Amino acid sequence: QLSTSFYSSSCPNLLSTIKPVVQSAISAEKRMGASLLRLFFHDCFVNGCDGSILLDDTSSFTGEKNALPNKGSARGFDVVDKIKTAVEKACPGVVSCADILAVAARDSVAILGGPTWNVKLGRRDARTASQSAANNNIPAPTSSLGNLISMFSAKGLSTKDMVALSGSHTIGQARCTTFRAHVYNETNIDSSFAKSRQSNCPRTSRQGDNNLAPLDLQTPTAFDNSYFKNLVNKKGLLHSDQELFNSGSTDSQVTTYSTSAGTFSSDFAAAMIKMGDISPLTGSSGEVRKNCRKTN
Ligand code: HEM
Ligand SMILES: [Ca+2]
Ligand SMILES: [Ca+2]
Repeated sequence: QLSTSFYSSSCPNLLSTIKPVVQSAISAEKRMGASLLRLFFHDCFVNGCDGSILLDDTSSFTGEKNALPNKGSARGFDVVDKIKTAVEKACPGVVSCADILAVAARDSVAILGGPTWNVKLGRRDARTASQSAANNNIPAPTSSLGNLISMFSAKGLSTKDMVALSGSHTIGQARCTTFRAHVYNETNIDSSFAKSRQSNCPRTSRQGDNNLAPLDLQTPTAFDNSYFKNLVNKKGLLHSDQELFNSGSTDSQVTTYSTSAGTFSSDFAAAMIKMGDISPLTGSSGEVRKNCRKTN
């Protein structure tokens, strides 16, 4: 059972130890807030919020970092290491890497101007990771609305949670390979927006695959509701983004968020708390890693 006071006696300064490290990473590179938020999502969706995504591959161990949704894409591991070093100095051997991800995600959203919430803590770290679970449980950008709804439902998250959490794409960047088909081949996209995204994403595959574009064309480093305004204007970057507003069951929620930043903020915070509750290891399960990249 997770609790907001889990470390109140064992590491009373935990939150004030983490926040400045996140703050300085974001000051150095604004995108880092997005990258840290995404790490938490990619951890929680793969066998729960257990720090599994942080384990490095070795000659005898294959983890999640090279799974398709993460390879060449997931980033911020060095910042997690910096946080862990600061936390180990303050409270040696006490705080899990899984909890560090939960706090870093919360702080990132708040620092970029989004809502904040009380983070539940007490997760422990996995001794294993699963590349196949990472490949199978993290939704692809080609997903249909039905796929998205069922993949979130498989994690105990509602359609409403899914739409709110997708609002994370109000910050951060995506590679050409993830949006090429949407901007060249699809019709549910604003044509001038499609053209402008084509200009830095060659049609031919393998060319410019890693060229970046902002997920939110308006305010890519501010956590606001402009992602939903884009969707209403058919300016979603990923196929999966535009699926949320494509004459289906989630159109009305997208419209609500596009006009009410406050409703988005409170629904987003509630959904992040729910996502953070996905099958944590607690009690004496798992371990508290000394180094987030390897098991003890
Ligand atoms: C609804 C299903 C989702 C799909 C299909 C999806 C897909 C993607 C893709 C393809 C990218 C670009 C990756 C790249 O090109 O390297 C991305 C980036 C991102 N995603 Fe999602 N995502 C989803 C939900 C979420 C959720 C629930 C969160 C957080 C709670 C999230 C947070 C982010 C962030 C912040 C970025 C930018 C990362 C950066 O700039 O480093 N996404 N997502
Ligand atoms: Ca995990
Ligand atoms: Ca934004």
